Amino acid sequence: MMNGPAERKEEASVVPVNSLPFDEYVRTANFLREKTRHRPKIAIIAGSGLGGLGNALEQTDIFDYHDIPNFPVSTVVGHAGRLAFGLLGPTQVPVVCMQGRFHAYEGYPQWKITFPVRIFKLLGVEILIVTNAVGGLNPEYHVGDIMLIKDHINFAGFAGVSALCGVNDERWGPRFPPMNDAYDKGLRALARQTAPECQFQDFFHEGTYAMVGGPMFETCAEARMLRSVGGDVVGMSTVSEVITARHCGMKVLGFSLITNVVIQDETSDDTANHQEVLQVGIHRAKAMQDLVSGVVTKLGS
Ligand SMILES: O=P(O)(O)O[C@@H]1C[C@H](O)[C@@H](CO)O1
Ligand code: HPA
Repeated sequence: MMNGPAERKEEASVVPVNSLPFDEYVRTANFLREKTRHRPKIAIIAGSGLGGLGNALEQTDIFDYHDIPNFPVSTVVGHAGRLAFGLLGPTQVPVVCMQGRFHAYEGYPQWKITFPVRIFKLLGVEILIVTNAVGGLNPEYHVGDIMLIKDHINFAGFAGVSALCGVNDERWGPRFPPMNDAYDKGLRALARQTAPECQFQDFFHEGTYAMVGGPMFETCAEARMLRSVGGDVVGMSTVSEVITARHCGMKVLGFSLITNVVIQDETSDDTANHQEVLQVGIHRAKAMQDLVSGVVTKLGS
């Protein structure tokens, strides 16, 4: 016998959820809350080579990802795999900083990549600041420049890969969250105001992050395509974290460090490599740190 609409809805609800039960998130959040004195409203995710941000914190409580219940572990060079709670900047604003993130190419499912974001939500975080290393597609961008993320293109999402796939738990957020306002206008204005104060106006841009799965860098034809559809930079992370944060009502601010210029011409003898990404990250870590710290200071005052 054919099922009516009600039965069909019930059938859908037995599709396994690609996630842990809500109570397991609560268990992880309680573990951290009991062990740190800090109650941050701002979380920072540090990208490849940018984890030094966490070392700038004072009065830190630091957790190895290995030691946090349910937390994935970092497998990529340049991602230390530590969660640092502490105070940032001259006004000592409490923040929590992920020194290393998780990527789909490491073999992690979307719910694991984004697990920490929901933990931040349970801990009371209201603003997520994401940073990442990227290849520059826009010809006006140079190695070492910083791009304020205005928008993203979620190629994985087009293919049906999303942290929000599966049965939606309304305790996190709505089934169909909007994404046209993913990167908060007010926070972006604050970042634009902060950049010249840090003397960054000459290498500061605002643009669109195109997300691909990696781990291979792009072919020239892929790079030209990404540019032609509006990508200013390309990276292999961030978007799932942002979507998850927006789903549960957090505001988001994002910065990309251009670590290499993406090769778009097959006659070039250059190649992209992760060592270069890390080296530029280390070289420009202070700039990214000053910018994030400047914005956090404004937010905390
Ligand atoms: O974690 P992010 O997005 O900063 O790392 C980028 C993308 C790849 O993981 C890696 C390539 O070098 O850097
Ligand atoms: N492509 C994708 N991700 C990246 C790149 C790149 O050129 N550089 C740093 N992360």
